[in-house]
This record gives sequence, C-alpha cells and structure tokens, in this order.
Amino acid sequence: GACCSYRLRDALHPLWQSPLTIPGGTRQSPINIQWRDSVYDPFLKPLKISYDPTTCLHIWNNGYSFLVEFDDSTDRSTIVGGPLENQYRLKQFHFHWGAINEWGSEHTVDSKFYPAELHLVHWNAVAYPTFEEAVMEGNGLAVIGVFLKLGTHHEGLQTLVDALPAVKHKDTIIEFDVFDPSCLIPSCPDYWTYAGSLTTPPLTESVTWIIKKKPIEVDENQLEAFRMLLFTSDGEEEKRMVDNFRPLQPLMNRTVRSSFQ
Ligand SMILES: Cc1cc(=S)c(O)co1
Ligand SMILES: [Zn+2]
Repeated sequence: GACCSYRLRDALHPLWQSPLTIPGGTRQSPINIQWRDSVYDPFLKPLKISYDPTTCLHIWNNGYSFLVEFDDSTDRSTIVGGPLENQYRLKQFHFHWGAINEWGSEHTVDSKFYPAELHLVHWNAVAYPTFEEAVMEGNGLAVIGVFLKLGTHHEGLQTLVDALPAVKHKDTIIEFDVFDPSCLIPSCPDYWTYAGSLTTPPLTESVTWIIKKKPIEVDENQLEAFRMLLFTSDGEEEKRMVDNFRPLQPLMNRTVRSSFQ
C-alpha cells in the first residue's frame, strides 16, 4: 500500500528528509476532503479563469516535478472570483503522481487517492510585488487542484507528454511557447476550497486551495510518460520521478467549503 512507498520515498528522495511537519503548523496541505463534512457556501462565486496561451514559456524538470512556467510580468493569465478577494496571476503548473495507479494524488476525497493531481499555481499580484513575497503571506497564493483519473486519452495533455523526454533529467529545460492550461481544467464549475499550504518546502501557509470536484481523464500511456521522468541529473544513478506527493496532514480547526450542494 501507500505506506511502503512512503518509507521508500523517505529513503529515495532527499526532499522528504527535510522536516515533514512545520512546527506550529495549523493549516498544512494536503488533506483528505470528507465530502459529507464539507459545507456548502452560497456566497462562493464562480471561478473566472482567463489564460493567454502565449504567456507560456518553458517546461523545467526541477528534480521534484516538471513545471510548465508562464510569463507573470503582466495580468495576461489570471484567475478571479471563487473564494478569492483579488485577481491572481498564473505562475506555473505541475503535477504529483504515483509509481502505480493506486495512488499519486496529494489530496484525497473520502480517503480515495487518484493516480495523479495537477496544481496550477497563482499569486496575488494585486497585494504583493513578487511571487517570492506572496509565498510568505496567508493570502499570497491560490492553487487550483485537478484530479487525474485513468480513462480516455487526453488530447490537450498529449502535447505536454510529447515534450517530456526532452526534460527527462533534473535541471533540464525546454522552450514551450504556446499552451492553454484551461484544456486541463474540467468544465464542471464545482469545487471545494480551504486554507492550506505549499506541499513542498518551504511548506508556507499561504495557499487558498481550490480543488475541482470532477477529475480529468488521461490514459495509461500518459501516466507512464510522467513515470519515466527522473529525480536525478544526467550522469547520476537514475531514480525514477514517482511518488512525489506529500503525506496527508491533519485538518485541525478547518472547514472545507463547497461551491455546490
Ligand atoms: C509553489 C509550489 C506549489 C506547489 S503545490 C508545489 O507542489 C510546489 O511549489
Ligand atoms: Zn503541488
């Protein structure tokens, strides 16, 4: 089960030798979303997503995941509405996935894991001058989480999958200059939202999470393409990039709200 991969990951991946818990953390991520305990909030607005595909810059293997990064020097790719007070700018998106289809997502729904989870990372450029500063503030970031489930081939994802062999090793980067990430977001508007944190160091408690209720479907070959990436640099002993998800964190004194009844 997931426990063995947890121990394995401890041994294999330096990232998880860093403190797994933040001392005094009260709003850590990820969490299990217990559907029946989430509270419908009629005041939650629909999330408005406006991405300009030409703001896409490159794909980068940072040794933890592969990031698709965007030009966030203007408000050309933003989200607004939902639980958010301000407009947030898209900075990057990345995924978390497992070695096998039984697990891989960071969040769970009623304790169910999905094989992978997409995170679209945005920052509050209205309130803060830089992403780095926003990362340290309670309302600094907004991350849209989308579950991936095993199913039909995903056309939009395939353009990304075709580029992955070029970023197999840690610290490799390739130009990727047109991509519209809204093709990876389900059309169903329903989401859960809660106050949480980054799931990788510095684990700062700066994220308003917006977790889409509906997953997107991808096929086995597309998940396998994620699993052929490496944590390691060219020339090092190869370690497959798998199980790059953080263990579940305690809910503590938090309520998960839903945008739907
Ligand atoms: C900024 C950032 C956000 C998430 S969710 C992650 O996994 C890594 O970095
Ligand atoms: Zn993430």
